[in-house]
Amino acid sequence: KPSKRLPLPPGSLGIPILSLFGKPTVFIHGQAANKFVFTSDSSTISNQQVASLRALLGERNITELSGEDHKRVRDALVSFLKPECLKQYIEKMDAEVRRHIDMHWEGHQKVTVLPLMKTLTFDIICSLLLGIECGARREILIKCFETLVKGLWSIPINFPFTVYNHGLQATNRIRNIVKDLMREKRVELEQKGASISHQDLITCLLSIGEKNNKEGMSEDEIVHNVVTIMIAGHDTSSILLTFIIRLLANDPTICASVVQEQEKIAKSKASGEWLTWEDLAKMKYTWKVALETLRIVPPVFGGFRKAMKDIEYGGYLIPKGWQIFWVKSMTHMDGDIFQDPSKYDPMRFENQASIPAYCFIPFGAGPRICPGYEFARIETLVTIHYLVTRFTWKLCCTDNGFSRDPTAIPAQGLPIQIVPKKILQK
Ligand code: HEM
Repeated sequence: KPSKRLPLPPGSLGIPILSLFGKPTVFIHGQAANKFVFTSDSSTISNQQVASLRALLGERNITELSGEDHKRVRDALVSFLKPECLKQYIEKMDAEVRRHIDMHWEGHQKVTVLPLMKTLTFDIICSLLLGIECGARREILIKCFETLVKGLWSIPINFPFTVYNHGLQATNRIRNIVKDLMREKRVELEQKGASISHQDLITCLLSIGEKNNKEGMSEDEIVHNVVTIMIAGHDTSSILLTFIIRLLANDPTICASVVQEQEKIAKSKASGEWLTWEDLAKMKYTWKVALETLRIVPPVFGGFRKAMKDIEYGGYLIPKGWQIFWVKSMTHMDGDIFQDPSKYDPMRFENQASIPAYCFIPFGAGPRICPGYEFARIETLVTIHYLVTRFTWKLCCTDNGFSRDPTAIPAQGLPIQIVPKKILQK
């Protein structure tokens, strides 16, 4: 039990409205801090998002839930996001990536990577998770979605014309589209039965509800979590892809090894043949490059928790009700854990078991570890495969830094010059 006489963590609380989201917030990092955050039970530390996120994503979204509710909703989402299920969708992802490249890269000499990767990951989400083919609905959704994302980290003051107010309007429109989709998919499920239950995430969640109510989700839960997954799976993978593309332009040796691995796979395929699960398993070096990119530029730089009671940590008192903000970059760049931490070295991940627990946490850890890991891995590998086998590129901008908003953004969105390659196949 913590003693009330322990000092508060050092630092200034700042002016409330300007300080981190208006609440006293403790900033922590390092292996022990990560373990403390990821393994504490929900009666000590709960997962509670800032007010703007909660309002825009919906109060039944997974990041707001704890205990049995969290487990039930998470199990339902994982029943679609688990590898055994996603294996069936590699073809669909492959088709989206090829369509994207034909439309946005082919025939161009210069492209700006970040907005393109955002378009691509959004299209993959529409196709696989929402089951929406190209067309007007996707166009409306992407417009609302951009407004919603801007509102997520805004000050939650609901006056007309504020970013937050626009975000609220956008989220309502998106929720209505998801509800329409649910009505349509319910009818389809009634007509075609369980054989289509895994055709997309929405149908999958509806069919769990119908099979067994104890495991199922309410209508609000489905809507709030579909919107949350759209956010969780979009700004993350698109940033990872963008920074891999920048790394490949900056490091000819790493690039040559990725190209060699991917060209070998491309040469083994007949014209038009889709990538398979087995092909992805051969992309070992490319995935190490992705992991190293996630270490240096984690798309999600940290997260929020709330102290549910007075907690003693590291000789300080974290009072009940305070926010805890865990940040991963400082652990990822700690020279005692990762030798020469500023050096890009994918071979650090040759033996992942040698990395101490809670020190490499781009996807978090513990019961809330990102359930989209496999989805992100597949879309990253498929995209990099087609980009490196079809193009070479060089950077138009020499600024190698990035800003945070709060996700990582490269200078000018990463403009590059591209040159098509001769297509390889068996
Ligand atoms: C490179 C890509 C990605 C990264 C780096 C990433 C990272 C993370 C992190 C750090 C968390 C928070 C863990 C915590 O609070 O303890 C998280 C949670 C989550 N992610 Fe991801 N993510 C990625 C892609 C995805 C994708 C593609 C999806 C879905 C298709 C997804 C769905 C989720 C969900 C639903 C949660 C909440 C889990 C829970 O609260 O139990 N993520 N992710």
